[in-house]
Amino acid sequence: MTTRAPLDVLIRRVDPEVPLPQYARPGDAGADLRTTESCELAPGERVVLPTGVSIALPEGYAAFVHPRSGLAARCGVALVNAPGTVDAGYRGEIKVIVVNLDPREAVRFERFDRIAQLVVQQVEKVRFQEVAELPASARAEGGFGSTGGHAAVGAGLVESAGPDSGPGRRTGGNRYASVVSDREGQ
Ligand SMILES: O=c1ccn([C@H]2C[C@H](O)[C@@H](COP(=O)(O)OP(=O)(O)OP(=O)(O)O)O2)c(=O)[nH]1
Repeated sequence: MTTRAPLDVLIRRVDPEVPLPQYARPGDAGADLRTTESCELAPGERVVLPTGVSIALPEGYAAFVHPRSGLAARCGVALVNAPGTVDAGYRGEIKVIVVNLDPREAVRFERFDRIAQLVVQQVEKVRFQEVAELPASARAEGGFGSTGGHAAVGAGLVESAGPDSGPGRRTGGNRYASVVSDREGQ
């Protein structure tokens, strides 16, 4: 078996005291990211936490901010945008958008607690070639539970009726409001 040499990635400490991201064990895909700020999250609360580092990835790579399963299983901590995407051109501090999904318990992070893991991967840049018809495939248009087990998922997408509802409109909860803000660049 051949082992590839690790990729060199330039890193800058925004917080001079933060330990650099590290792979906990040989063979790990993700290097742990730490928060440089302590915080307490009530059930359902979310926060954007700084990690104290910024990186410069080579072109053709991206880094993905993934949750830590231990925190998820023990405390119900998730990442709102999992996996967060760090673009090759991004030079700002890497941030982690953490949410406490536990219905009852608050969760507390201390400075330098490990809150997420960073997975660096090669990514393709594609050229979209428009066609009138796509080539046939075994799956065709089947999705959203078409292989069984989640038959209701498709029907559940349209949740509520209201002034903005109608054929093809997805409404309900705050999903609609969020999409509007995103479209308007807010
Ligand atoms: O969990 C994350 C996700 C993103 N980023 C940084 C790196 C990334 O390159 C930049 C923009 O992220 P993204 O493209 O996901 O955000 P957007 O909402 O689409 O913003 P933009 O319009 O700046 O692309 O924010 C993080 O620090 N942490």
